[in-house]
Amino acid sequence: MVEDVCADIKGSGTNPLVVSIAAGVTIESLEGWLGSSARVVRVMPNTPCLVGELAAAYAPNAACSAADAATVSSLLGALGTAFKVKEADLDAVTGLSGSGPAYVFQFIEALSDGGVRAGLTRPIATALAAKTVRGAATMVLQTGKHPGELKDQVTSPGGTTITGVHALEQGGMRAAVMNAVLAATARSRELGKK
Ligand SMILES: NC(=O)C1=CN([C@@H]2O[C@H](COP(=O)(O)OP(=O)(O)OC[C@H]3O[C@@H](n4cnc5c(N)ncnc54)[C@H](OP(=O)(O)O)[C@@H]3O)[C@@H](O)[C@H]2O)C=CC1
Ligand SMILES: O=C(O)[C@@H]1CCC=N1
Repeated sequence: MVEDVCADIKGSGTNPLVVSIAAGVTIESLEGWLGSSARVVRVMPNTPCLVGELAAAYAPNAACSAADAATVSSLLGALGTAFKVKEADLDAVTGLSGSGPAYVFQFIEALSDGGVRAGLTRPIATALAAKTVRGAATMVLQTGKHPGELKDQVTSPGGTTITGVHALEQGGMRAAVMNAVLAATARSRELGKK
C-alpha cells in the first residue's frame, strides 16, 4: 500500500514534504520508493489525536530542512504532544503510545467489569473507570511526580488500595503490560522488514 502511494507521489514530478504514519515502514524504504532526495518525516501518532490528546513522536530524514521538521512539529503540536526522536526509537514508540490506547481501553473495560461484578451499573462503572484513568494520568503529567510516589499516596496501611495492588501483582499486571509493549515493538520491527 505505502509503496503504491510513494510511486504516485514520485510520478507526480513534485518534491513534496512526505509525512508517513505507516507503522514499521522505515525511512530507508520510503527513500527507496520516493527517491533519495525526497524529504520524509516518519511519524508515529495515536488515535487520541481525535480528541486533541495526541502522544506522538517523529523522525525527519537527512534531506529535511529545519523548517520541514518545524512544520511537522507544529502540525502534530496542534493535536497534542510530539517528541522528536531517533528513527530507531520509533518502533518502541509504536509499541508504547501508538498501540497503547488499545491497552488502556482494555484496562478501562476491565475496571468497569470489576465494578459491574461488584454491583455497579455499567454506565456508572465505565464513567468511573474512564475518569479514574484520566485523573491519574493528569496527576502524573501535572505533578511530574514518579507514578510510584503517587501510588503510595493512595495506599493507606492495611487498606483497600494495597489489597487491590497486591491482587494486581499476583496477576502479573506489570509484566503483562511490559510484555505488550515489547511484543508490539517487535511487531513494528517485523513490519519494517517486509
Ligand atoms: N490505527 C492506528 O491507531 C494507527 C495507525 N497507523 C498507521 O496508519 C495506517 C492505516 O492504519 P489503519 O487506519 O488502522 O488501517 P485500515 O486498514 O483501517 O485503513 C487503511 C486505509 O488505507 C486505504 N488504502 C489501502 N490501500 C490504499 C492505496 N493503495 N492508496 C490509497 N489508500 C489506500 C484503505 O482504503 P479502503 O478501505 O478503500 O481499502 C483504508 O482506508 C497503517 O500504516 C498503520 O500502521 C499509525 C498510527 C496509529
Ligand atoms: O496496530 C497497528 O499496527 C497500528 C500502528 C499503531 C497503532 N495501530
